[in-house]
Amino acid sequence: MKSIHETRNEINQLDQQVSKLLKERFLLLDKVLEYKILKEEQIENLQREKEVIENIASGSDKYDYHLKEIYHKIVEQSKSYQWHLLLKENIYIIGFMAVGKTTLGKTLSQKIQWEFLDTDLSIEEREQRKVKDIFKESGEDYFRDLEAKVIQDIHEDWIRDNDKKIIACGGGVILNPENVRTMKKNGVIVYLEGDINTIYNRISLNDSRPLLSEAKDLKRRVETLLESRQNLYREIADITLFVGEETPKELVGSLIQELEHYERKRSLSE
Ligand SMILES: Nc1ncnc2c1ncn2[C@@H]1O[C@H](COP(=O)(O)OP(=O)(O)OP(=O)(O)O)[C@@H](O)[C@H]1O
Ligand SMILES: O=C(O)C1=C[C@@H](O)[C@@H](O)[C@H](O)C1
Ligand SMILES: [Mg+2]
Repeated sequence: MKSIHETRNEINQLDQQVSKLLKERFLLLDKVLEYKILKEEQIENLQREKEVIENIASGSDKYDYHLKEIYHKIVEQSKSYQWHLLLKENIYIIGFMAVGKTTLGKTLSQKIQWEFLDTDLSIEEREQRKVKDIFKESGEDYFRDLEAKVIQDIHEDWIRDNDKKIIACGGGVILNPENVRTMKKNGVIVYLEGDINTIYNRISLNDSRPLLSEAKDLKRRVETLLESRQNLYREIADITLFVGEETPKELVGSLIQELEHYERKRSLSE
């Protein structure tokens, strides 16, 4: 009988072969992506995914369940790899308070497996206090300086490591032109546009927003603030996504389609 040492050596050798083959498989994806860009096909192709998994496991032996699980992961990573190749910059999600930036950003991050950062949460972590308390105790200017610092840090990560993230921005990030210039240098800007009723309904779920907390007529205050910012959001957006009845998953589907279209156009014009 083989010793455990010999058996483990054999496993190690097989793992070397598997990882070499997987690398070769990834290399072929560069060609697949070239084809998809040319033919304007989307990276995700559910029919092809089904075929790949059926090809590898017919369901007739005791390893099939495990092989399928492994292949689901391979397919997921194959898509993630292609999105990394195609999408070359940070993805900034901007828009009015409560329109759904954080929800969309997190859902997109799960789908394409990129790191997610929320500028408001990042500030709260640094300060160890809530945005509402920062406004109350230190003032809006202090908060805006912290916000600009977060945008600058994202830029530095990008320069240093070519690190790509999905960033849900605070509603007022775009008020500082320096933030906008920096975001434009390293990212694609997605404006999540909602109508007043959708926004107002979502705002009503949570009353912790400092710029709204003193308002006597909340809906009027939201309307005025939205009107004063709407054009700026629209002007700086590379992609605009309208928010209505769609679930976060549906919105992510549309966003990926728009992002792929945007990057495809750019890569063909380079
Ligand atoms: N697609 C959606 N459908 C229904 N409800 C949603 C959707 N997206 C977000 N919401 C809800 O709307 C509210 C605000 O969402 P979210 O926190 O993502 O918005 P935000 O733009 O990040 O807001 P904030 O101004 O706090 O940063 C939450 O209660 C969330 O569950
Ligand atoms: O719209 C705004 O100006 C703000 C939006 C929030 O995300 C927070 O960044 C803060 O409450 C200010
Ligand atoms: Mg948010």
